[in-house]
Amino acid sequence: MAPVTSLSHSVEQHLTSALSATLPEAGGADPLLRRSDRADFQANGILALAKKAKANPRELATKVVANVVTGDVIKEIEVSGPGFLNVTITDRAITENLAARYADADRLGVPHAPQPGTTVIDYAQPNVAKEMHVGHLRSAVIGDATMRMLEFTGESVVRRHHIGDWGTQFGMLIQYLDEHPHELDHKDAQVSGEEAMSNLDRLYKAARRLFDADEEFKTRARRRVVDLQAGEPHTLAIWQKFVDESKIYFFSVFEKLDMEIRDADIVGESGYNDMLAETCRLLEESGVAVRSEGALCVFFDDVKGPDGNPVPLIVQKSDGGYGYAATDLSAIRDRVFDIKASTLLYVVDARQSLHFKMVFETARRAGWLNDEVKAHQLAFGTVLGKDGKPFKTREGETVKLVDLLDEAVDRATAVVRDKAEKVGLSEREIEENGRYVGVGAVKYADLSTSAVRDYKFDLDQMVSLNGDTSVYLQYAYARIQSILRKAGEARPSARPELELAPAERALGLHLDQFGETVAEAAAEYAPHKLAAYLYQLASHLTTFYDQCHVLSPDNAPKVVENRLFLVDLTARTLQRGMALLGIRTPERL
Ligand SMILES: NC(=[NH2+])NCCC[C@H](N)C(=O)O
Repeated sequence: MAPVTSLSHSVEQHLTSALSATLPEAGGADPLLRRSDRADFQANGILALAKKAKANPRELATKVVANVVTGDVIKEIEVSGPGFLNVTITDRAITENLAARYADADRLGVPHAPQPGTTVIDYAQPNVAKEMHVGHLRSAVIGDATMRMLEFTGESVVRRHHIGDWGTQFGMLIQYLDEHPHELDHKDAQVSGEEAMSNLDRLYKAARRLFDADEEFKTRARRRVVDLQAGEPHTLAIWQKFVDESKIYFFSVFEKLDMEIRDADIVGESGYNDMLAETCRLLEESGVAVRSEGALCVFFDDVKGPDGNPVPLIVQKSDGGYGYAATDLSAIRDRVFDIKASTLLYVVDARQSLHFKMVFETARRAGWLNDEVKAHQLAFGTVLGKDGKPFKTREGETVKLVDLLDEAVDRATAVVRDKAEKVGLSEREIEENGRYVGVGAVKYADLSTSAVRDYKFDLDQMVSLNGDTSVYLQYAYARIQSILRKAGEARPSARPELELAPAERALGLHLDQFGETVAEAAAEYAPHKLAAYLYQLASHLTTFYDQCHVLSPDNAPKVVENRLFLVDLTARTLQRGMALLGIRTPERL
């Protein structure tokens, strides 16, 4: 299927050729086209061009208008104000454009990126033997949506879940389990995610208690760290038990999140262990890193501590141990030279921004990153409670992700149940929809604000039927499905010969922007731009319902068909857009 040229793009092309005909030196200049309330579009680009050419803007604009070809796409164009151009599109062009999108059932006319590459996206990276918290939720949700948008635009995407599965904290856990070997035995093979986490939690607390109270245990635990780093088989086997138990828990949470995470994409910190020594050698030999008080360090002119002294990135500690930075630098080598990525994307909390700034700069100095291979941190802000403070339980503990999700689903199920009788939903459908609405609400609240901003976690607001929520979008979708079911004989069918009402044009012109919006949201790693688009789409739909009846007996059959076509395309666009955000759209709600 050939990509659909958007109306705004055709208008741009018309204006650009009229501009070049009028003022050859302005050939190819951007007419700066925007949607407008006065007409369908307004072009603001003439003003700057006139200034540059020392011409009167209104006169220039008038000449350009005379050179614009009207008819098929542009119905009317006129000069307004100091030299703006107001453009009105023909109704036929709108309907024909939408019909072309409708015919492209899978992509709805969304173009492929002009130069797709390979992106490694690092997201959903919880830590072994630890509870997942709302920060991990953000990385998973934002990463999943970004990954889906990128794939849809034709990028090849490699997923990496860089889980925290290595480090000194494992010494104590492994030592404890070695001394209490049956504490992770599962009598029956199946363990739920919840049980797995509570097993890990119990072991962690017990090991901690011993570690703090018993000096000899502490010494044994420290020796374990050395054994682990040396890859001693018995130690590794115990370590593996913690990883496996944690994965049971992680996968149960991802399933609750209605998110597909593949085991093969989980390459934790331990996965780069073999590369650490070589990474350090390369950095030291090239002079990128230097020895300072025994540690291998990289220094930066602009990174200083409160005392004014430089704060280095420590690649290897003076005791020979490697840390988070060495692992991330090794992962960069792997992603650049083995996976052959053109972009490395990290969906990680903004509190780690300094770490990534230093790691990326180090990799650039080493020549691993450059103009062809770029790295970017998609940093996200903190999740706040209703009170605007970092999200904590009343007891001051970090809130467990699972509890939040369960509560969201409970509330959503109540909302769904309220209307269930009218819609005729079975108990099974109520539960399924409750899950999709609840999880969708949590995801959408996260995705609808720009990632860098902190956001308030407010369940009441999230499942509200009015306002910028996923439930509102899901209802918009389901309502269209109900109209389509009621349509009987009438089938959606585009009727380009019909004149359109204002609300139909507004809806149609917004549908025309879907491709550009997806392309922009993907290229800028900005799912919130897609969310905002979908919310506006649902709002246009609401206005359309107010002003235009779809199945009214007063409508000529052609009008019914064309309106069914419009709402069906709207529904498909909502569904496609929501799917790109990782949110389901139930058929009946
Ligand atoms: N390549 C990376 N460092 N990815 C981010 C890992 C996030 C880390 N596991 C955490 O929970 O904070």
